[in-house]
Amino acid sequence: MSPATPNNLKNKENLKSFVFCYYVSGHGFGHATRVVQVASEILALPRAISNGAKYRHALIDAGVKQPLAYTVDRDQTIHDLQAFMFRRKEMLDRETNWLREVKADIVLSDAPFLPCAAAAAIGIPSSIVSNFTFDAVYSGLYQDGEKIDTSIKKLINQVITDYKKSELLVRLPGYIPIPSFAGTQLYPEPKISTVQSPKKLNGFSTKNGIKTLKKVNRRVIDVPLVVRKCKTPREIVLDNLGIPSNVYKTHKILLVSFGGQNIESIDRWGSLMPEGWIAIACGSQGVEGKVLPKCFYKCPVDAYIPDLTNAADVVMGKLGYGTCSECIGHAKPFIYVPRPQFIEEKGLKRLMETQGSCIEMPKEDFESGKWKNYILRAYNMPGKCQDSSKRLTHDGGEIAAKILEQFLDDHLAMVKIETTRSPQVTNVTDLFVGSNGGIIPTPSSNFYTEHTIHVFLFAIYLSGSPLTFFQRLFALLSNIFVMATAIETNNNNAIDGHVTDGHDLIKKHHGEIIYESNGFVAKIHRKDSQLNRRAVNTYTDLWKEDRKDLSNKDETIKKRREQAQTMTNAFYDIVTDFYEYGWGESFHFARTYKGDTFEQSIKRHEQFLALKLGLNEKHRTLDVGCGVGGPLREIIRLSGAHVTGLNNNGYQIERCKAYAKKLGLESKTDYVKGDFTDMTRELDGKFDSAYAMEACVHSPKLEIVYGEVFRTLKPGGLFCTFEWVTTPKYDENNPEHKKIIFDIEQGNSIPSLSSHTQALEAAKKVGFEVLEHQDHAILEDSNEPWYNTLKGTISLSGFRMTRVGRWLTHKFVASLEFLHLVAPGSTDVASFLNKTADALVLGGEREIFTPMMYILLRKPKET
Ligand SMILES: CC(C)=CCC[C@@H](C)[C@H]1CC[C@H]2C3=C(CC[C@]12C)[C@@]1(C)CC[C@H](O)C[C@@H]1CC3
Repeated sequence: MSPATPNNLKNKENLKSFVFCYYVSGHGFGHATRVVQVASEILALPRAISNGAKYRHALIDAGVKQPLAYTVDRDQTIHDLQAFMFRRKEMLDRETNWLREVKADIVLSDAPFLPCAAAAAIGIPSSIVSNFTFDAVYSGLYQDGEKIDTSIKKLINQVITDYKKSELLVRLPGYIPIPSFAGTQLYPEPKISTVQSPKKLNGFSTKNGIKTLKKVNRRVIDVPLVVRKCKTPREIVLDNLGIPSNVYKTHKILLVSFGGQNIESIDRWGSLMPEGWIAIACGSQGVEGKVLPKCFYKCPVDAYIPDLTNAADVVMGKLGYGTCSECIGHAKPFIYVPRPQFIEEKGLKRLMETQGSCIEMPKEDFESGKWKNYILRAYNMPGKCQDSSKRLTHDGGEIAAKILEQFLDDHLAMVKIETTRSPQVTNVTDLFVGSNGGIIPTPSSNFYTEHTIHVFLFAIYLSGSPLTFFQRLFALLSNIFVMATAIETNNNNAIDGHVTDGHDLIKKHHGEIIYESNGFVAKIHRKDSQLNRRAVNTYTDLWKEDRKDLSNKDETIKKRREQAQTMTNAFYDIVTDFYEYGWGESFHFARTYKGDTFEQSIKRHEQFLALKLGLNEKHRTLDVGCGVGGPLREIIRLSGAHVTGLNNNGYQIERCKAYAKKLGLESKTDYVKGDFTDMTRELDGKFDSAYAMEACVHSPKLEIVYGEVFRTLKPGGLFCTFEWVTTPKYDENNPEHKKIIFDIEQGNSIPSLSSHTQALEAAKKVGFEVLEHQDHAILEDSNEPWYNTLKGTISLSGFRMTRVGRWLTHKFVASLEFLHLVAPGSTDVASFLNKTADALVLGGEREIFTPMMYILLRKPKET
């Protein structure tokens, strides 16, 4: 898939906006969680530019009536289905009109049937993204051998007919048979790796001007697990629930989560927990207003369940997709209360058994509070798939998004060919290559470059309490908005949020990215005004409260930890050009020796890492938070090792690539754009070593990034890091110290600085052996203080870093901004960087802070 070229982006007339309509059933909260995952990945596709996701509420399927979380009222469910089908025509008309009105390009369904029929009615493609469909659910209400009334059978057949209008089934793990796709080809093989983009799915035919997939070409594609992952460290989650740390540190935790549904007997439970256990009850309507048993803690309605799952030792609930996938995703054993009437449970049970661990607790034991044995048994289970060859990866959302992108492209290629084909052309084989009865278009290679994806999300609610569902769906959707790219579209729509994901967006914000060692003014001149202003606001807003008053810092730290990725992404979007201009391509400090030039000290600091890691041509090493790649390039040149740069900021990655190309280092380096607190499983066990140059400080907590680095290393692999930490001289009760450290945090996108002992503890906690550590800031006879460079030792080459140089830069940028020659926000950045530099100098002078605590760690050989 070719990304949109900058020229195409500049020429807005060329942009085509695509509208995705994603229908989500309100039958269980799991639908909404995975829809958010897949939609977020669509928004993050390299060529996606989004004006966000919009939400619409409509009655779109009949759902299932559930008096309790684990029971079904069959008669009422069938009655609701009959009532719904009675109005089918009216609702189909409403949906087709709406799809036309919003100019929908594609319909996605999880898992209502009517939208598939509506899409077909207006000639646009549709895909089901689910692990089950409702026809199976309705048939499953009738136990083995039970006779289904013919009128109900007819209704179910209508449901199947509607589903059959869909050309593609993106089948999620834990699936059960999907009748409407029975006998359909499984394509191309059960697993599609993230590294290869899905093969073409095409094979459309055209009838009366309407393009549809030929029946034989309807496809089923299995994707890995679509799963929401935790974001907040366990301690923070538990602190936020008001559980005292002495309690959670000495107790095991059971999470009781029934997906927003009623837990009728909750206030009648006696003492049901084993000794040494506490429970967290999910704050659905089921627990609201009820007195909970002893040792139970409530959590808010809109709590982010993956964080709670991660914080728990055992989870209890029902077999629903959301709970199952999140238990597997966080390796937690699961106790479930069965719901025999739910046919989709069979697939989910199989999923749990093969990918995680689960125990069934009969409804009677659940209701009479006989929990203890189950909890203890579950606790002794591994919670994860033991056989690594059978383990599913957890990037199903990403893969589903790519498949859907390809699916839409195939459709568009078809439309394009149809509309550009002149009526005189008779030799269609010039345009189409026939294959297995379908027609495979051969679009010109730059065909896709005209298209940029815009996403329109449409969700629906059906069962459960509207308030609860909406509150939680809203919380979920806000995740998308955080990710949603802030960009004006071809019709200049208003925009929200700010994220640098997406090649096009990076170019939109920063302009064409080429190798430039200089050109600071040019760079800040070509930035997009709106995006730059937003990035500056995104960043500075997170510090507003503390700037006024530092007394409530714990609360704001929590917020920054939760937003660490967004914050640091925005931060590097706004400071990178200033850093390169004022400091160079290596974003770190260095121990300076008397007589050193600035450049010499920087290079030596980088070479020190290579030396400690013992790098050579055979090594593959990971640069964690590689910035624009200064250290990475020096280390390659020195050692010949292959270095993978990991960075979550798209602009910096593009800068790395431009440098590598220019300097002929492309074969020795590659890049992963990703979050270092949640690295892709594909990096597991890949590297002989890893290093981080003053980067881990951006993590919400050091153990999170250390834990992720640990995974990527081969057994015996070394990890060398220079950390920003407070020294033993730091006194948190000293207001001056507190202020200096806050200014350092604020000026460098640090959620909260750790102390040097916390850094070492974090490393040990995740399993590393500490081989060496030393604060390189401690002065020896041969050294100069590290912060002198920022203080005012004026040399010609280093002038920009000095106090005078910084002041001049600030005034210069302010004048340019006043004259509208550089992007708004630039002066704010120059000004806060000056304050940052002053705070760093103060931190260094008071010896309460060091940016160069050297730590060498090893992953034990026997891991
Ligand atoms: C942010 C982290 C964790 C690491 C980067 C460390 C340093 C490279 C930067 C910390 C403060 C920065 C400043 C500048 C360059 C890069 C830093 C030293 C400037 C000198 C860039 C030019 C501006 O006009 C003034 C900046 C002061 C702060």
